[in-house]
Amino acid sequence: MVSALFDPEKWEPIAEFDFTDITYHRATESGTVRIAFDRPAVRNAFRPGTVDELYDALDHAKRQTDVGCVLLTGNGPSPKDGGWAFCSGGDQSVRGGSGYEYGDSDGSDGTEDERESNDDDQPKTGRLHILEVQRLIRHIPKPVVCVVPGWAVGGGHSLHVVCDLTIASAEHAKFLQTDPDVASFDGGFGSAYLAKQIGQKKAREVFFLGKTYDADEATEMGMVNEAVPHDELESTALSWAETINGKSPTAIRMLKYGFNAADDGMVGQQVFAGEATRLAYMTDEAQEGREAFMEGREPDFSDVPWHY
Ligand SMILES: CC(C)(COP(=O)(O)OP(=O)(O)OC[C@H]1O[C@@H](n2cnc3c(N)ncnc32)[C@H](O)[C@@H]1OP(=O)(O)O)[C@@H](O)C(=O)NCCC(=O)NCCSC(=O)CCC(=O)c1ccccc1C(=O)O
Repeated sequence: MVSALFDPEKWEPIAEFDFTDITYHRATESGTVRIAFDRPAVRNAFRPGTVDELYDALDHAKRQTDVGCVLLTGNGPSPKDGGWAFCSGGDQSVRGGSGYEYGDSDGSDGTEDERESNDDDQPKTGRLHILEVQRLIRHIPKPVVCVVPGWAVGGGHSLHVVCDLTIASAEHAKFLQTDPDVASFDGGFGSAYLAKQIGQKKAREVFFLGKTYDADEATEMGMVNEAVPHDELESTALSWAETINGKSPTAIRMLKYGFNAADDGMVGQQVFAGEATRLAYMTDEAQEGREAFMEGREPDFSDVPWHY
């Protein structure tokens, strides 16, 4: 069983990966993928190998031109106590002096760079590369929907913040920031972007007081789109994805990058402008520019209107 909320009729595994800390499926009837933390016994805490796998799955999803939406969730319940979690952040049991450390029991052997730096002669370097995953979620050219069946805590809370939409279990979802309790701090999207969503006072309350909020409270605050009955969580999320998949891919992509641009500075402008360049490449005008260069002549743009 993948997860108690998982409907095997609606998904097929993506066979080319051999993940241990996550599961990765594609919907049978829509261009949707489901990526799920699969460490329910530790509330889906992530260790370095988990982060590698998450990055690889998201990067694969990014490159599928027939996939329009990514669901990011956590499998459950815990075999130990029946508790549910989306993700409880960095696995504190493998946190070392400079970040989270690979270990013998780590499911993944890391990226190529990581494997090189993990030579026996080399000191092992702690990682904080969940931030690379945050940036990938931010830049992937399609909506990422966070599907929260239980706890979203610490770095797991930050992941929900950076996702485009969040849907949560009315019964079991709980939102909590423990970063300052364990001397960690997400000073980027996890806090500053959260403040854009729920306001400065409330975001500071989330971090400074470390209160736990349920799905209705989180919806009221503006960091969750909808609280739905636990049993309907994944079916509702899949139906949201199907709705997104019915819309114009170009419009959705440009809207995501447009929403991001105001907060992402020059990188936001670069990503938005890159997609504008792609659209421009599709015009006759762009073909003329390229062909003129290839034929060694001056370009003739005389038929191109100066649109207004
Ligand atoms: C999540 C809890 C609130 C759940 O509480 P409860 O339901 O009572 O369950 P427990 O009995 O506590 O937990 C069950 C079981 O799971 C283990 N566990 C839970 N969370 C973790 C974890 N994060 N790491 C390791 N193990 C965990 C727990 O020990 C139990 O095991 P047993 O063997 O059964 O006893 C509660 O569990 C809780 O508060 N968990 C800790 C939450 C936490 O502090 N997370 C880390 C926050 S810091 C972080 O995530 C850093 C992320 C990061 O990399 C980063 C880097 C750079 C900049 C920013 C960031 C960033 O913050 O994103």
